[in-house]
Amino acid sequence: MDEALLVASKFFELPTMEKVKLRSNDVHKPVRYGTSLKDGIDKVQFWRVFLKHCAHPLKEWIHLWPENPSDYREKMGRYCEEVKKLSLEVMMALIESLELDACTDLTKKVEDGMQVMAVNCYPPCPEPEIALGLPQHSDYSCLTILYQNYPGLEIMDLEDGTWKMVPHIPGALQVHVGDHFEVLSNGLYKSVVHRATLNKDNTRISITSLFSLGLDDTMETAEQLVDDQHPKKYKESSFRDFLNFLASNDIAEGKNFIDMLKINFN
Ligand SMILES: O=C(O)CCC(=O)C(=O)O
Ligand SMILES: [Fe+2]
Repeated sequence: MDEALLVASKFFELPTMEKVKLRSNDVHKPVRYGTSLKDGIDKVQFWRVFLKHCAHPLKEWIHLWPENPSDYREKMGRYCEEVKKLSLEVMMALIESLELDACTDLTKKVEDGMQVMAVNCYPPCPEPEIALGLPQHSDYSCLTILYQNYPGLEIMDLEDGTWKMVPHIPGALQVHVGDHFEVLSNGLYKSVVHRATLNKDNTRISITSLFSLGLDDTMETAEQLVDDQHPKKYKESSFRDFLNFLASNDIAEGKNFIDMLKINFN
């Protein structure tokens, strides 16, 4: 896993000329490099550079990944396959915990689903108290797996609304539930609200793997979890719906995908 962090650092250390070849603000591109969220477009900019790319099935995407550093594809590819396996184990356990039967169709869609990697780099920041690497958000995914080289990830404690720093344990992965799992579970699981904070001394790298269904597969609330006492709380949506939302909204202004999916009962 650490080799994935190392090769990610090596990518960000490349001359800007090399990296900007992949630069794009088009959120539908399968591989893109950028700064902040949508650089130059969103009103508020964040202290981050990133590389995003699709990763599953690996052979469909790997040829589009950076050729430089020369071992990027090999090392990041190995990491992607490892976390894909882990994500399936966790997803199966989560689905089982909802006691849903006859969900072979869902299992298959999860196995064949999208894996998007966000490789984030947060340079040291002279005034970390007044800036953020990424603003508060929840991920659109069913499940997200994150690996970091320094602490910085904070999650919102829903009980009291305070931020809690995720401890940095070398070698440990952070797994959290995203919007599409909240939808599936009809709100029994809540999508984790999180943000990336900064530090003065170190360049922080995080590798986020976002697992969802296929681009046009819709995630809907499990019928078994809906009855008279528990009405359906969310509209169905696909990963493509999220990308369209991202292209035309600024999450730093507090617009959340999950809020758009909530059914209003008033
Ligand atoms: O860098 C982090 O800790 C958070 C990254 C993140 O939330 C994301 O890529 O969606
Ligand atoms: Fe996130």
